[in-house]
Amino acid sequence: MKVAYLGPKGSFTHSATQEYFSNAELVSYGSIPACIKAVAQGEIPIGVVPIENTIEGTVNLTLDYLYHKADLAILGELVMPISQQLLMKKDRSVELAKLTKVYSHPQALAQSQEFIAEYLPEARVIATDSTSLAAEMVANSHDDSVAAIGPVACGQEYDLEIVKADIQDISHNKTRFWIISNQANLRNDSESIEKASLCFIMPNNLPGALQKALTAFSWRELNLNKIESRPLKTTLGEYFFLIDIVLEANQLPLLANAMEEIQYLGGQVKQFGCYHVHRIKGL
Ligand SMILES: O=C(O)C(=O)C[C@]1(C(=O)O)C=C[C@@H](O)C=C1
Repeated sequence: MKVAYLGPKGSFTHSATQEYFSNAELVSYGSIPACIKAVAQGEIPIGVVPIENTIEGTVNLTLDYLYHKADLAILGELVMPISQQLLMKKDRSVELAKLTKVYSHPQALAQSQEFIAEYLPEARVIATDSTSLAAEMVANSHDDSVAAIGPVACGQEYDLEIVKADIQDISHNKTRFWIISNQANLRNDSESIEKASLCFIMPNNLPGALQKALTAFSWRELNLNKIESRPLKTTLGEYFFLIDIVLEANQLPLLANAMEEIQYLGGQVKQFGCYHVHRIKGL
């Protein structure tokens, strides 16, 4: 079985994919859209992508691409502790305070913004497609005054030194990853269902449209634990809504009824599916 992940090797998504799949051939893609696109186009059956972090919230690139450009099912979710490290070349001669550039994925930079403001006020902050790409760039750079922010695994993979450990803004930092597939039947049926995720849009001229849609869940006692609005990319002020629902398998008929009710109100629903949540202990 082949599984796509956001690479190169050493990224948080790489570790998440290794945790989830003990016996798969892991294939690295250079960006989140490239990873989702490969699954959507049937190049590879399964992919692993980050969807939400404790500090920085939703990974918009993932959500937007899944909503606008793909039609995939979530097979499962993995929640993993995330600890950010400041990584530099081992043989460098430059002090921390003299750093000129710091590279990382925007999520990792955002998770470490208090550290960057306090310790690296002079450094240019440069976004990369993954933390592991940032580490690789630092390892290959001839400039000693550059650093990357990323996981411990990147230090090992690219032979970099951890100059400062655990630099994220809060210690109990976690990221949710979704296991996505172009084949919904690849979900492991022996795992219990814990959550469902779906997106919907409502007609513009319906007063209280969002409240009506949410009522479809609340009167059925379906427990929403997240709602997020994102631009529909049509006109300013038009949105789609993502909701996560905590539920058990016996509530699936109620969920189907709630989605029917939204459609009856003139809304459109895009289902991502029902899935089990794996939690990696740590921090
Ligand atoms: O760049 C990486 O290492 C990733 O796997 C991406 C990603 C993310 O997009 O959220 C994954 C987990 C962390 O929250 C930081 C970065």
